[in-house]
Amino acid sequence: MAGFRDREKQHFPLESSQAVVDLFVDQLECSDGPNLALLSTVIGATEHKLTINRNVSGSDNHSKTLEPIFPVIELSTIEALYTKFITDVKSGVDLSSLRKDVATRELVKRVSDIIWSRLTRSYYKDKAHLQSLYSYLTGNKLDCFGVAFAVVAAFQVLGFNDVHLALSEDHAWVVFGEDGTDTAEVTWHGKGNEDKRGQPVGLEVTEKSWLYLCGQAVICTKEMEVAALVSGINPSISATKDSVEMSSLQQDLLWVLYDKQHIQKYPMALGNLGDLEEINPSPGRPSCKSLYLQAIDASKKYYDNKHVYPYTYLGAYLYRKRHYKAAILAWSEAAAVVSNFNYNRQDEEIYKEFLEIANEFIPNIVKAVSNENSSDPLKLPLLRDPEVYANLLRFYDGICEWEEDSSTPVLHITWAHHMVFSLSKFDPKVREFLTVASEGDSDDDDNSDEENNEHEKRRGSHSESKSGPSLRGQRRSVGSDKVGKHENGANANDS
Ligand SMILES: FC(F)(F)Cc1cc2c(N3CCN(c4nnc(C(F)(F)F)s4)CC3)ncnc2s1
Repeated sequence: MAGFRDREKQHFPLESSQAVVDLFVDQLECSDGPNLALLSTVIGATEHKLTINRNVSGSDNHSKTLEPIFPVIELSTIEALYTKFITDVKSGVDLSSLRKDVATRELVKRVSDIIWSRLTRSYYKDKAHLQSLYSYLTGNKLDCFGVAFAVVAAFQVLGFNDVHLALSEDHAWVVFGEDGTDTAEVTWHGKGNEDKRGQPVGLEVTEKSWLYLCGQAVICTKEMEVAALVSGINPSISATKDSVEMSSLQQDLLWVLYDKQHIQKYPMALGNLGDLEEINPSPGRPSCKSLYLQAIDASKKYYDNKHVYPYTYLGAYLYRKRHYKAAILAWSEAAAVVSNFNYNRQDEEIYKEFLEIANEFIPNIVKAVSNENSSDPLKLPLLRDPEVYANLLRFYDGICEWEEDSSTPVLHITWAHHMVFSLSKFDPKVREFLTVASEGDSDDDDNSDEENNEHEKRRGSHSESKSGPSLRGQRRSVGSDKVGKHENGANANDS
């Protein structure tokens, strides 16, 4: 792929958010697909100028007047970086291998090695703003998502259109080949785990770990890869300050992708848009709650309801709005989803979500309502509501089922303490109204003892339920704050 055509050049210099949106719209309407390297470099340059070194007060004379600023993005800057990327990628590949029209596993490993070899030896992997090609080309740093994205962008530059990004809720890899069903690891995951670059992801899928979603990962089209880079925008200037220009650009771009139906099969992108809409609702657009529900529907429709985060987004929102009964309902659904998996030591991100729900948010709710005398006589106080109690039991049951048959234990004494605390705050009467039905039950109520024992062992005894999520004050962007320090992450020479 040569340099830019007039179609790209005519957008520059980019002097406003709208100009960036226009570039994305034009690229998404390109017959030969959007140019990933171009868009990632532009977004990375914009993010860099709007978030890095803006924490110093008075560092730019706009901060006094509070008028929105937009950094001018020059064509020459982007062209130079783009050319550097093409040169890097092409120099590392034996051009004769480019005569094929689908990639091979060896070529995928080779391209992953090229990206890998240029990374700084050792750096703080879960820093913000390490997700774009701009970071890669100007700082030689990428987070785990960024490496996978760069590999896919590199294959586009090499003229292959079969290599696509595969995304789970905490990892990324690629699919490739004749029918796009070959898989390959191209990046690392988490802390202190040997990377498996070049290997297929087959084994982990059979291990039923959440990290690979039991074969229900999001397989991206080119346009969904653009959605992933837009989701990966991180508007944070500091732990407490965000660039309003960057977050509204991200919001505008997600609506463009939404309208073109490029995030209808991407639950996390819908959730990200919901979070942005909660903070700054767009007039005439679906509500944030509707977006969270659309994410859940997408998971049910396209991914066999195996994604946990759609419920975690919804519950986090309900918890913030103090809709505690609905939040607990949502959380019991997240637990029902995670009960499909076996816990594996690389699943710690989702473990932390459930830990926070069980040991912080639910106890907080129980404390908050324990002195509630609801003014509305028709509203059953939470601690006297058998449906809430039932959903709380379903929540814990889902987590227990997750632990069952797992290689690593989930629960420990702290969980038990919080669980007992929360359940004991409920009025004893709620237990009277509760019948714990079991899937295997016949019509007659009383099962024979051995049948009951059999049930207990099988533990298939809880009807399907609805579940939910955790509150995340700070936004997490794709991959960046998830990847722990990983010394091996950049030691390509040790490969
Ligand atoms: F590629 C990896 F390895 F980085 C995995 C991906 C993560 C992720 C994402 N995230 C991760 C989950 N995330 C959440 N933010 N809040 C969440 C909730 F707990 F409230 F649900 S989940 C933010 C955005 N958003 C879009 N796409 C992706 S692809």
